[in-house]
This record gives sequence, C-alpha cells and structure tokens, in this order.
Amino acid sequence: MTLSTQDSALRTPIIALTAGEPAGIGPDLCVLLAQQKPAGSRIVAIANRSLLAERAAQLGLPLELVDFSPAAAAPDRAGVLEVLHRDLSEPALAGKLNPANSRYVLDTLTAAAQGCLDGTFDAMVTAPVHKGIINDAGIPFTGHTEFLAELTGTAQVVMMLVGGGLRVALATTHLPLKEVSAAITRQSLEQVIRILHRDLRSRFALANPRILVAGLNPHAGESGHMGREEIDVIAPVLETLRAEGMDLAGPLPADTLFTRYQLQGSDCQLAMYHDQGLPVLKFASFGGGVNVTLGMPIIRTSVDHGTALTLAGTGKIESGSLTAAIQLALEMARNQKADRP
Ligand SMILES: NC(=O)c1ccc[n+]([C@@H]2O[C@H](COP(=O)([O-])OP(=O)(O)OC[C@H]3O[C@@H](n4cnc5c(N)ncnc54)[C@H](O)[C@@H]3O)[C@@H](O)[C@H]2O)c1
Ligand SMILES: N[C@H](C(=O)O)[C@H](O)COP(=O)(O)O
Repeated sequence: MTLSTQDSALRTPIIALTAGEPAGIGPDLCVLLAQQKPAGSRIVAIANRSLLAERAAQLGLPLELVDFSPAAAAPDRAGVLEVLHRDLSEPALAGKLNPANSRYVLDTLTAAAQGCLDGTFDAMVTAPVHKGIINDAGIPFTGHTEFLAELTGTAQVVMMLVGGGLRVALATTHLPLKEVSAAITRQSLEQVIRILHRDLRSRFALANPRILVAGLNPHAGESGHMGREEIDVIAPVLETLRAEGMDLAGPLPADTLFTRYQLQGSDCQLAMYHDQGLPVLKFASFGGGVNVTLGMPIIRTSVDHGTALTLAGTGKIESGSLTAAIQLALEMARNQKADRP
C-alpha cells in the first residue's frame, strides 16, 4: 500500500482517522464526519465496517462505506466514508464497554501509525479510547501518547493541547502525581523543551517560539521555601537553553502563568504535569481543542475529550474538536512539507 515520496508530495493529504473505543462516541464522530467532510483532505476511517454501519443506523444518518485503496479516486459525496476495515472480537454496543474488543482498538492505532510511517497516510487523527478497559483486558496502557511513542520507536514525546488561544505542553504525561517530581530530571526536561522548541518551529511555523515554563511547587517554590525542584532542576535547564538562544520564561508560578499579563506574547505554555495544565486548557476550549503528540516521526492529533459513553449512539454529541484536530493535522503536514528542503 506504500506510496512513493513524490506521489505523497503531490496528492491531497490522506488522514487516517481511528474510531477509538467501539462503545464510545468515536464511531459516532466518524459517521458525523462523513456527512460533511473537511475540504482539502481525504479521510480514511480505520474501524470496523459493521460497527460504523450500525452506529449510523442508530443515529438515523446515511452512510455508504467504501474500502480504502490509495490508488483509487476518493469519493467526495456527502454520506460516503472510506474505511480500512479491522475485525472486532465481539459485536460492540453503544455505551457498553467490553474488554474483548481492546485488541481491536490497539489494532486500529497500529494500522494508522504504520500507514503514517510507510507514507500511505500524511497524518493520523484519533477518536477517544478508554484507558481503563484496555487495562482490564490485561494490556498495560496509559494513553495513545505513550503507545505511539513506543510503536514509532520514539524515546521521548511531548503531549501538547491546543485551543482557546493556548498551546499547553506537558513535561510529564500520564503519571500518578506521586511520581511526577522524580520524573522531572534535568535531562528529561531539557529533552522535552528541545522537542517542543523544534516542533513549534517545524510543524507550527513559529520561527522563535516564546515558551512560558511553569514551576512545580506552589509559587514556583517561593525561593526554595516550598520545594526545591525549581532551583535544582528547572532553572538550570532554562539557563542552559537560553544560552543557545531559546526564548524561555520561568520557572513561573503556575497559578498566575495563565493570566493575561503573563500570557501576552507567548506561543506556548509548558506545565510540569497533566492536571497543572490541562484543566486550564479544557476550561478555555473543551469541545474545540486538539491534543497533539510532538517528537514523533509521524503527525498525530486527537480530540480533546474522552469516550463519553453515555452519549454514544444518542446523537447528542458535538464534533467540533474532531474538526479542529483534522484541520490542525493538515496544517502541521503543510508546515512540515514547507520546512523540508
Ligand atoms: N483522546 C483520548 O483518547 C481521551 C481523551 C480524554 C479522555 N479519554 C478517556 O475517556 C474516558 C472517559 O473520560 P472522562 O469521563 O474523564 O471524559 P469525557 O471527555 O469522556 O467526558 C467528560 C464530559 O464531557 C462530555 N463530553 C465529552 N465529549 C463530548 C462531546 N464530543 N460532545 C458532548 N459532550 C461531550 C461527557 O458526556 C462528560 O460529561 C476515560 O477512559 C479517559 O481516559 C480519552
Ligand atoms: N491527556 C489527554 C487528555 O486529557 O485529553 C488524554 O488522556 C488522551 O491522551 P492520549 O492522547 O495519550 O490518549
């Protein structure tokens, strides 16, 4: 299925859309997307065909599924969706989690990522998965971010969410709070900032991004009286990287980093852990934000919300975050092409 580099540079970008947890709202999102496809892209749902057809019937929406073939012309009628079929272990019901189908979920992610690596797809966009049910199936799983890092052989990735005028990146991803401090070492933080800086330049076309860096402790440690990570780890890393010309502010108290005074002129905000940064981002833009994985050889964006099990099959969901995730993936693919000699 591999395409040559020349073909891939000339064609309409092809985006792999993984449908996520089959009991959640991912299949609904695919059906909604088929009704009004974003211009300038070709979307291929990686999902189970019967599941998509059943969910469309449940939603009362038209859906014609066409098997994806890279060489064939993309159908551009409303209600038609190209699909790369994957087998479910058991039929999926909206709202009812079933660990038997967790392998299917990971299979869709693997197919999308491998297609990005071999040039079949220009980017992958992910609908939400349910981390708990994958673990219940006996498969350790903390998130797409870590799963895709491993699959693409990337030692360090950076999670960043974009929305509401913010770009909030995280120094650590899905970690229990008690493990956060030990995970932030000079080496790991330096690597996170290098990846962030590089990808903001190459994929977001920001020539010299200004990055605000949060402290870890209340009031950024209050000069060492409320924790020493700022003095021992964060400040020395910032000093090293500033000497190379990076525009870095911090370590800043996290509670005021997101005020309009501090945000002015910044391009990105680096939080030290998941719930230091993401509540702010989601308060500002939930339903329209995008989750991006930086540092990988492939482009991956995602919706900013979860599986919303109680809404699956009801027709009561919003799809703005999916639309934004596709738009951002396209923009990143364009910027990446422009950045390459
Ligand atoms: N990208 C991802 O794969 C991703 C992201 C976040 C959470 N999750 C997973 O999703 C599961 C459920 O997480 P949660 O309950 O914390 O978050 P959630 O986003 O599923 O739900 C939070 C609230 O938002 C509502 N909601 C979510 N998406 C919506 C949409 N598109 N339209 C309308 N309302 C919507 C829900 O009904 C709920 O009230 C967890 O297993 C979590 O790990 C996955
Ligand atoms: N941290 C993400 C969020 O809160 O939106 C979410 O858990 C998804 O993470 P992955 O993309 O790693 O699955």
